[in-house]
Amino acid sequence: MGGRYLVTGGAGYVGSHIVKTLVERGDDVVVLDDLRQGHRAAVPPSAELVVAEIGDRRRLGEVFAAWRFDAVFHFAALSLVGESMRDPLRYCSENLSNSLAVADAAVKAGCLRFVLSSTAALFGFPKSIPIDETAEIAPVSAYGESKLMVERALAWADQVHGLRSAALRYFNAAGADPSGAIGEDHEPETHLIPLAIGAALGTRPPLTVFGTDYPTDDGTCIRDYVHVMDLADAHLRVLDRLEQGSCRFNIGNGTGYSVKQVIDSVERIGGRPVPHSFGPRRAGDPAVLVASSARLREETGWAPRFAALDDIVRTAWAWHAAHPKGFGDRG
Ligand SMILES: NC(=O)c1ccc[n+]([C@@H]2O[C@H](COP(=O)([O-])OP(=O)(O)OC[C@H]3O[C@@H](n4cnc5c(N)ncnc54)[C@H](O)[C@@H]3O)[C@@H](O)[C@H]2O)c1
Ligand SMILES: O=c1ccn([C@@H]2O[C@H](COP(=O)(O)OP(=O)(O)O[C@H]3O[C@H](CO)[C@H](O)[C@H](O)[C@H]3O)[C@@H](O)[C@H]2O)c(=O)[nH]1
Repeated sequence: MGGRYLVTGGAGYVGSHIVKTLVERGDDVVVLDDLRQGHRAAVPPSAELVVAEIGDRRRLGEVFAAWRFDAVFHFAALSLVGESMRDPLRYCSENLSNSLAVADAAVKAGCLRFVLSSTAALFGFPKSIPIDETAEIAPVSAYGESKLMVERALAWADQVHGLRSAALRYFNAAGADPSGAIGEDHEPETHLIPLAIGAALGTRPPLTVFGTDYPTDDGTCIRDYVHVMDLADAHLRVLDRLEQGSCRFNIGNGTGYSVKQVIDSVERIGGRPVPHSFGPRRAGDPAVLVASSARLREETGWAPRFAALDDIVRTAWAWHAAHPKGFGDRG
C-alpha cells in the first residue's frame, strides 16, 4: 500500500517534480500551495490541491485532520536571495513562522516525519570545496539565515516532540521532468539555466553574465547543478532514512560548472547562440559552490542519473522549447 503525504509548495518547481514521482509510484498526495509562484497545471489530477497560505494555522489544522499523513515535504518558502537582502525581516519572519506553523500542525496531528527544503546558502562563502555537512554554517543572506533558523527549530522539535526531520541542502536545482510534462516556470526568473535558454529561444532578453573576475579558470562563478528528478529521488530515499532519526544532507552532483560553461552547454544542446553580455558581479555570489554528497550516497544509496551538465540542460531545453510561455497561466 502506498503512503500519504502532504507537500507544501507542491505546485512549484522542485515540489511538483516530487509530487509527480510520488503519485507515479502510487502514493496519495495532498499539495498545499497558494499559487503565488506555483501552477495548478503542475499538479497531477490524481493529487489533491488545496489552495491556501501555509501560515494559516486553522486551515493547516483542517488539512491534517482530514488526512492522516505519513510525512510532510515542506517546499513552500520565499526563496530569492536578492529579494531577501532588500527585505530581510520579511524573509526571516515568514520563512520561520510559516515553517513552524507546518511543523506544529504535523506534531499535533502525530505526523512525525518532516523533510525540509534547505539550501547551499547556509554555507555563505565556503572556506573549502567540496562542501560537506561538516562545513562551517555561515549564511551571507537573509534567505540563508531564514533556512538555518528553520533547521535549528526543527532540531528542538525532534528533541521535545520526536519530530524526525531531514534538512536537504540543495545546491542549484535544474532541469525538467524528462517526459516533458512539467518544468521550471518562475516570474520573475532569476536562475541561470532558464534565463540562458530563454535568451537563446528569444523568449527572454539577452543574458547578463554577473562578473568575469572571479578566481576561477574563466573568471565566472562555478555552481553545482543538480537535476530535479535526482532531487526527487533523494527525497524518497531520505524518507526511509528518517526511520533512523533526524539527518541533514548536502545534495549536488559534486562537479562544478562555470557560467561560461553553462552558456556553452545551452548553445551545444539548443544548436543556437545564447545572446549575452558581461556585467558586474551580483552582490553576495560566492565564487564556487560545489557539494560533497558522499554522506547521502553512503547512507541512502543515492546516485544522480543526470550527472552531466548537458543531460540536465537537454531536459530543460526540451521543456522551455515546447512551452515558451511556461504553463501559460499568467495574465
Ligand atoms: N530552486 C533551487 O535551486 C533551490 C535551491 C535550494 C533550495 N531551494 C528551496 O526549495 C524550495 C522550492 O524551491 P522552488 O525553486 O521550487 O521554488 P518555487 O517558488 O517554484 O516553489 C515554491 C512554491 O511554494 C508556494 N508558496 C510559497 N510561499 C507560500 C505560502 N506562504 N503559502 C502557500 N504556498 C506558498 C509557491 O506558490 C510555489 O508554488 C524552496 O524552499 C527553496 O528555498 C530551491
Ligand atoms: O542572469 C544571470 C543569473 C545568474 N548568473 C550567475 O549564474 C550562477 C547561478 O545563479 P542562479 O541565480 O541560477 O543560482 P544561485 O547559485 O544564485 O542560487 C541557488 O543557490 C542559492 C544558494 O546559494 C539558493 O539556494 C537559490 O535558491 C538557488 O537557486 C551565479 O553565479 C550567478 O551569478 C548570471 O551570471 N546571470
